Amino acid sequence: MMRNGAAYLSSLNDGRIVWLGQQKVGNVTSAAAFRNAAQSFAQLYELSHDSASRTALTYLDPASDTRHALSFLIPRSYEELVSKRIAHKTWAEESFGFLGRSPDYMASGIAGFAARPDVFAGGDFDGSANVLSLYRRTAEQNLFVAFTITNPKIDKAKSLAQQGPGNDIGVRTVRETDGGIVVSGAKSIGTAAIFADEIIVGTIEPLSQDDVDYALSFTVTPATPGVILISRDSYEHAARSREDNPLSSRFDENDALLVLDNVFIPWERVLTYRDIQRTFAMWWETPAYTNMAHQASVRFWTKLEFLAGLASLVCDSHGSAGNPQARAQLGRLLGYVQLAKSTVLAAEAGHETKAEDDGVVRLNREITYAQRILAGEIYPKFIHELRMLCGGALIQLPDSLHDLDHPDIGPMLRRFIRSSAQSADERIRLMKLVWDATGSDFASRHAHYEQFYQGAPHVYLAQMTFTGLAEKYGHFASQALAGKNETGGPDNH
Ligand SMILES: Cc1cc2nc3c(=O)[nH]c(=O)nc-3n(C[C@H](O)[C@H](O)[C@H](O)COP(=O)(O)OP(=O)(O)OC[C@H]3O[C@@H](n4cnc5c(N)ncnc54)[C@H](O)[C@@H]3O)c2cc1C
Repeated sequence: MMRNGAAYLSSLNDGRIVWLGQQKVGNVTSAAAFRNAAQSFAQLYELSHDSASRTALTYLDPASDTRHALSFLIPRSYEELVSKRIAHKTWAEESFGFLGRSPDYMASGIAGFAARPDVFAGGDFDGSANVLSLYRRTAEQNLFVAFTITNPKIDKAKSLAQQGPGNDIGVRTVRETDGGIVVSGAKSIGTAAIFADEIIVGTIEPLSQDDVDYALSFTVTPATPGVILISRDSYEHAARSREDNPLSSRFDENDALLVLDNVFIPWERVLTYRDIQRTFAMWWETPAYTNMAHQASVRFWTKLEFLAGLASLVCDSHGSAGNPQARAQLGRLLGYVQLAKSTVLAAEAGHETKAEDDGVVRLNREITYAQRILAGEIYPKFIHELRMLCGGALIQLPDSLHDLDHPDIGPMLRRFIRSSAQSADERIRLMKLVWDATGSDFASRHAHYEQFYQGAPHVYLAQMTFTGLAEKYGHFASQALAGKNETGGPDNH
């Protein structure tokens, strides 16, 4: 039986240590800074029990004869990729694309690990059985897993090992015991980690040869002694009301610094150990990265659909739907949505199989990498265009929607903040929603998220050059130099 939203919420009250400012938060499900976001995640679990969405979100696992979330399915056909996409989309629509790290993100990654347990074997430490056990545990219990795979560094120009005395802040083993390892250090940034059942701790960047002490991956539960999560500013906390801050009041998924202070990790939870090659390969040789990108690209497409919908509502509100300039701006946004959608459909249609994957299908790697680039480039443009459509209406808003009820200023607001199509109440609601999506602290964090959530731009842009495409296109272009044309261009097959 898959767990429901209530069971998820009660599992969060487990004694985990979360700091917000100088306050230690007892229970994230009741804290004013986090409770609505926890409810939003719970609602996703609830949907799997809803007869209308159950089929879109789950599949019958033949091995256990129970239903699992589709995000855990290891796809073996194009049709299964499509069913996973529909599940991602169903969840993404619940938050209009603003919960970047809904549980299906890392579930897909774990399915990617489990598709290739051999990648975790072969060195001095064999993590293959542990990764399969992680997969079974998380799929059977439908667990929410976050990940922290970025190493904070005092000096970015140096490797972790070269940071120098007192600057040794990367996660490393401080002691080995018969039963496991004791680790200390920090990882940034743990999006949704405070809402997760488990956190994967690892490293996605290529480590230097001297970084073997930092080359390890494991999972840990937030309530494990020594695990500390330090939250950033909470936008949910700052939200005045659901009406005034319709998105940030509900979908602030949080980002936290993960600190591990002498935390015991049993061997069964260790995935790679003192192994630079495998610690890196688990993200890149397995389908984990492309699987996670599937969720991310579907979510991004959904978010643009929502933002384009806002643009359309703004045009209606302004009475500018017939204005040629406004139509051109709206048309550009609608075109961007189709670009975002097409990367998803094309990556599925161009899926790949590898001999070593034993029948598992992966999204097309080149298109998946291109999607990451496209998203980083068009998101700021999209937000800019939407704000340009709004003009000053986005700023000329009262402190709160409730000000409309005030005997002195309410009548003035009703008179002066309205349009031919909308009452003041409707217009203020719409513009506050647009501001929350495009101009608030929450929106600004989202703009940053879309740039950095899967690495910095200099990393994912360069990543495209490792696909072999540059050489392929170079060969094509060199034919002009040689004065000949081979039959069949680089992609003409
Ligand atoms: C909102 C948000 C949520 C995130 N969630 C998670 C999460 O859940 N889990 C997780 O593990 N990580 C997460 N991240 C972290 C993310 O993975 C890192 O921020 C990302 O990998 C970039 O690393 P960095 O911050 O060290 O940037 P850097 O690598 O330092 O890059 C920052 C900038 O420095 C410059 N720069 C640095 N080095 C070079 C170079 N060699 N060449 C050219 N320019 C360079 C560039 O201008 C670059 O854009 C999140 C980030 C954000 C913003």
